[in-house]
This record gives sequence, C-alpha cells and structure tokens, in this order.
Amino acid sequence: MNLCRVFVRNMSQGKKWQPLKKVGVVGVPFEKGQKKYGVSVAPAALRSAGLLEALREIDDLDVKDYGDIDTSSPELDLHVKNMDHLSMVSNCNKRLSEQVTQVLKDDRIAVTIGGDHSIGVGTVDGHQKVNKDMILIWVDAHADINTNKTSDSGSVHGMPVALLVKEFSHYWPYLPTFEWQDLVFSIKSLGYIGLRSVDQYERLAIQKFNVPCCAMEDIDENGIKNSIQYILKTLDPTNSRPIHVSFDIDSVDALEAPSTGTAVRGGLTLREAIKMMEIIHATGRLRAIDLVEINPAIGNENDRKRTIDAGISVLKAALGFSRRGTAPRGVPDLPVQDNTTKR
Ligand SMILES: NC(=[NH2+])NCCC[C@H](N)C(=O)O
Ligand SMILES: [Mn+2]
Ligand SMILES: [Mn+2]
Repeated sequence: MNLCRVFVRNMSQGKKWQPLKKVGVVGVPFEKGQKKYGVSVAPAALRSAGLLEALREIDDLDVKDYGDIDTSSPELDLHVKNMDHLSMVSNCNKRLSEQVTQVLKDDRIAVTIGGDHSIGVGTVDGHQKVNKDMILIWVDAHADINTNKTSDSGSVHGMPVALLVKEFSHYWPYLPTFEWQDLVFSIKSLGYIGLRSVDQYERLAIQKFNVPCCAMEDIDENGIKNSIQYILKTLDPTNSRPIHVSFDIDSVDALEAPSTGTAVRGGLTLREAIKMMEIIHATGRLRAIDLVEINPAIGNENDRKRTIDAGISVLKAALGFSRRGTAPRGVPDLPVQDNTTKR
C-alpha cells in the first residue's frame, strides 16, 4: 500500500469530474506583444524537443496536434497610444480564439504553446465561448493587468488580463479591430499564483477588485499546496467550474527557467510548479492551459534546454503524468523467459 497516496475527494455537486483524456495542441509563433526576438520560435523548439511525444507517453492520453496559428498580418496604425503592434496582436488573438473554441468543441483540453503572453486574450476568449463558467488561474511573476495608461513598456504582453476582464472596459479607449472579442469574462473568476514583480497600478487593481492572489511571499509562508487550494476554493467553493491555467514560464525561478524575456529571481521551483499542476490535474476540471514566454534565443544552449524541459515537465504534470511512474497497460505480470534456467 502506498502511504503517500492522496485521495482527492470529489465534492462537486452532482456532476462527477474526470480528467479529460484527450488534448489538442495549438502553437502560436507570435512575439509582437513584447520587444525581444525569439519567443515566436518557442512552438518549433518545444516540438523539436519532443513535446508531442512526451505527452503521448502519458498513460492513455490521446494527443492531436492542430499545428500553428497563422500569426502573419499587416501592421496597421490603429491610433491607440502606448500599445505596440496592436493590430497584429488583435489579428493573432482572433484566430487563436477560434482555434481554441474548436479544440474544446472537439472535446479536447486546449494546450496552447506561445508565443508571448498577449495571446492569453485569445485563449481565454476562445475558452469562455465554450465554458461560460470557467475560472482563470494566471501563473506568473507579473500581474499582466496594465492598461495603455498604466504600462511603462507599451508592450501588450503586460496587458492581457486588463484586456480580457469586462470590469476594465471603461479603463480602455475604443480599441479598433477587437470586435471579435466577447467581453464577458469577469475579474471575479480570476486568481494569481507566483507574483513578485507587480507594478503600482497593477497592485491597485488587484486590491480594488479583491483578486485572490498568492504572491511568492504567500507561497513561502503557506506552501504551494495550500496556496493553489486556496485559489481554487475561493474562486469555486463547490468544485464545479472548468479551469483555465495561463502559465507564464517566468513564474518559475530564473535559475530553473532562464530563457525568458522578463526573468525575475525568487520564483517557483520547478517542483512547486509541477506539484501545483498535479493538484490541478487531480480536480479533473482542467480544460485549457497556455504555456507562454519561453524565449529560446535568450541564454546559451544549456539555458535553452533547461527552460524547454521545465515547460514540458509542467505541461506533463497538468495532463496526468505521474512521477510515481506508469505500469504497462493490460500487462498483468513481468515478462517470463522462454528457456527458463534455474539461477
Ligand atoms: N508576460 C510578461 N512576461 N509580462 C511582463 C510585464 C512586465 C511589465 N509589468 C509591463 O507591463 O511591461
Ligand atoms: Mn505573463
Ligand atoms: Mn511574466
């Protein structure tokens, strides 16, 4: 008997949740939400590092590759201040939203590999078009809740949360070309994990809307298990809502995931990130996960490999990989030799 085994009691009202055994992978080679070259090659780097093969090794998991989104589009000047490449961000997210909706309609967990974090606008839009009651867990060193009035950088990857919550609509000017977006997601369904680099107006927003938030100091105080359980319980006390995780690789400590554009020291260990994902997997309610901000052009070969391995490990844990190992399916015993000699 395994004394370490934790049985997660399913207390959802009525509906029984089972982890979905089918996933759809969508690549988004997009980097116009920030200034550095390289985030757009992450989907190719993750694929050539064996992401699909690694996911297919997970017990019983059916993995379909939907390929990459077409991220090309003409650069238009939409005359919105302090938002770089806005028309390209909008176009990419429109296509991504449609693709994520399709994956979910195919009854698969949507696994989106970015790309910079501006693509969170499209993944969440596409998800909430299918699951109106979804909750969003934003795992990040940063809060990404700036508007064009509060951002110091003008980079849209620092703004996706502000773009996707309906409560912020009057903090934005009219944004041309964003008509595709259904602005129905509520900030009441958002929680944060991993914060440690939060701008002043971002902090004000988190306080004003009382967003449940486990910053690194809270995780140091309470541990990762209590932290993620607090977020899940606060957003969804009856364990009955589909989960979307938007995972920025910079939530993980810069020592363990160095190849990213806005690295911050003092982050999650890889083991904490994996443990959190195992807990989320065990709810049976994960329906979409984004892995963003891996930049293979930053650092040396060793940094690149470590960062990509960390990202793959996080996705594996979210999708059911067990660190205890998996016994072969349908095989009752160890293989016997044909010519058994007494040893
Ligand atoms: N997705 C990210 N890595 N975002 C970093 C954002 C940094 C800073 N808060 C900004 O607004 O520019
Ligand atoms: Mn981010
Ligand atoms: Mn970040």
